Amino acid sequence: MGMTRTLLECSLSDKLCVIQEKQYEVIIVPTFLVTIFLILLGVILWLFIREQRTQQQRPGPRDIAPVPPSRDLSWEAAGHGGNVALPLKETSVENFLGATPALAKLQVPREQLSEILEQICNGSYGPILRANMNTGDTSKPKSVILKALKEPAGLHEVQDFLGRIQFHQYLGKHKNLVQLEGCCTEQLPLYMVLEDVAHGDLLNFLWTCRRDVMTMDGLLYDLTEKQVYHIGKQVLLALEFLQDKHLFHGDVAARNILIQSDLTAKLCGLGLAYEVYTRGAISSTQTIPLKWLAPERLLLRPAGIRADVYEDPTVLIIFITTGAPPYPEVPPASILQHLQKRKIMKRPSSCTRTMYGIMKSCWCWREAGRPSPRELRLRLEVAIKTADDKAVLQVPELVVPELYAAVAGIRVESLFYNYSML
Ligand SMILES: Nc1ncnc2c1ncn2[C@@H]1O[C@H](COP(=O)(O)OP(=O)(O)OP(=O)(O)O)[C@@H](O)[C@H]1O
Repeated sequence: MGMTRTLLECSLSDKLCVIQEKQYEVIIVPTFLVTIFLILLGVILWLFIREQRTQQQRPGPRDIAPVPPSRDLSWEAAGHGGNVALPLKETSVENFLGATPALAKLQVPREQLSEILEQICNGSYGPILRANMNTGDTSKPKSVILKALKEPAGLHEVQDFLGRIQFHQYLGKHKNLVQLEGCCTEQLPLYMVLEDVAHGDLLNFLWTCRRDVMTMDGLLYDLTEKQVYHIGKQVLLALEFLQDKHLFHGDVAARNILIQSDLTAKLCGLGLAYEVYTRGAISSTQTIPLKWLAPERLLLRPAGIRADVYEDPTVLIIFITTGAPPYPEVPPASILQHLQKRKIMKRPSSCTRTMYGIMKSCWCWREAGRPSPRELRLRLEVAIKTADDKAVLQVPELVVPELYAAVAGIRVESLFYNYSML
């Protein structure tokens, strides 16, 4: 106001007036511009942060869901969390590796790992390799699986990898869980050494069964209903074991069940169980395919062991159809609406009414309505007694892995298949 009045009262030759006019240009206009600039900067920063957050929350590939947290709060009471985390005081990976005495007893001398035989696949930490390990008897090297930590790795990745080895150590031995043999972690590259379950995962095994291969390396590929129950029961024993430790698996699927030549089943893919162990919940960045998830997980609600029970019969049905994708008629993205209408997987012709009855009890929408792993195992044990041990499960069509991946809503790279159509 004052400035406007001065302008009206003075003439062009009035120096004071010129000075005041310059004050207007020199002080107010730049202040105004700086304010605009700061506001714009703030808006850009806000948009950037918002985009970053959305990206973090966004599920990775299509049809893959973020996994909700677990409901099992007893993990803290069970002494989990914190314990497994190794201190991050050291600033370099080399110094850090020297500071992990907890793993000293597990060390396998590197020179014992004589020969890398093949790379099986790329796992969540890095390459998964098959190697020979010298056991003292040079004529008989032992085949082992090496899970390597991909390089270059930062301190947090190293810490997570070492924590994962300690998790295996904490779990201890169970006949139906893949076994830790040791580790090489005193220097880079880092390896987790696991027993070799030579016939690989159940999905590949089932696909091989379709090829009418009678026996291979002593393994029978003619599956009967009784054997389906037998393998299902072993998976449940592994789940009971995890439940006793206040854990759950989080990704029960044929691709995470390894098969030995005597048809012993071993649960692997313990990445989510490790998250439950360390954090009491599953991180939302870990992803698994929608068609395997229990309703509470599709709805991003906390889940527990009964979500595993929901997934277990999905394995059975994949089994009984020798490796067909679940819900073939439902697009992966529509699975939640499908389940909300209380629709479940149809009974395949090869599935008896008894087995389908068991499956239906596990696919109950409400968690509380589903059996516990132990109750389910007991039901399988009863069913085994009258199960058919003669008729061989056969589906003549061979599986095209890429087609399977599309129908199942799974990334084809995650199948790790060594199956060929030839
Ligand atoms: N001990 C083993 N013996 C034989 N094959 C194995 C073994 N461990 C893993 N594999 C093969 O590697 C694949 C991936 O294994 P797994 O899911 O354990 O690895 P990952 O990607 O490191 O997952 P996670 O971090 O959940 O453990 C399996 O499907 C199987 O084909």
